[in-house]
Amino acid sequence: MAGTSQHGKAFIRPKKKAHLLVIEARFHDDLADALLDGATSALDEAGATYDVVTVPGSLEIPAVITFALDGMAEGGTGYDGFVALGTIIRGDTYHFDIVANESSRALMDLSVQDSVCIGNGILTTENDAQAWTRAKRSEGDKGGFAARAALTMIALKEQLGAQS
Ligand SMILES: Nc1c(NC[C@H](O)[C@H](O)[C@H](O)CO)[nH]c(=O)[nH]c1=O
Ligand SMILES: CC(=O)[C@@H](O)COP(=O)(O)O
Repeated sequence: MAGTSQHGKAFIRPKKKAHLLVIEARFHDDLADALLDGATSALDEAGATYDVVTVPGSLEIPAVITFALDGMAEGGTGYDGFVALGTIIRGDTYHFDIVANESSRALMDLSVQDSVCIGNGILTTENDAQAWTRAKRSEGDKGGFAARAALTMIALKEQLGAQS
């Protein structure tokens, strides 16, 4: 598959011990396991801690980040960043475009408007084969990529002195 490099130079790690929330959509169960394996391995390797919550589909992921932010404002668990995991495989109808575009749009709104550190590991593929190549930790490892991206955003926020 094209683009399976580890993109090593793109990633940095925060100085602080980061605590993240991983939100996994289990619409495609086995693929969800593969993405989660990649993401948690990357976070473990970086010495980060994390909680994992599960939602039915990718469309539910952004709202969970909002719930967590609301919880933080009320004194709940503090998260430095978020990892969004899911797989959206094209079907026969326009539903694919809704789920793919709207989940990404909402994640981008949160990251840009609310300064939230997010790694987007939601796959959008034409078929199962494309999804597996990208989800497997031994191949595309998009779960690991998303986790490392979230850590990089936490590090950059720290480096630029933004309020966390
Ligand atoms: N078709 C896929 C979905 N669809 C479900 C939605 O995400 C959502 O859960 C539902 O509309 C109820 O609000 N989700 C995926 O993650 N992947 C798909 O392929
Ligand atoms: C995300 C999708 O497109 C899919 O799971 C739904 O399939 P369909 O468009 O055939 O209903």
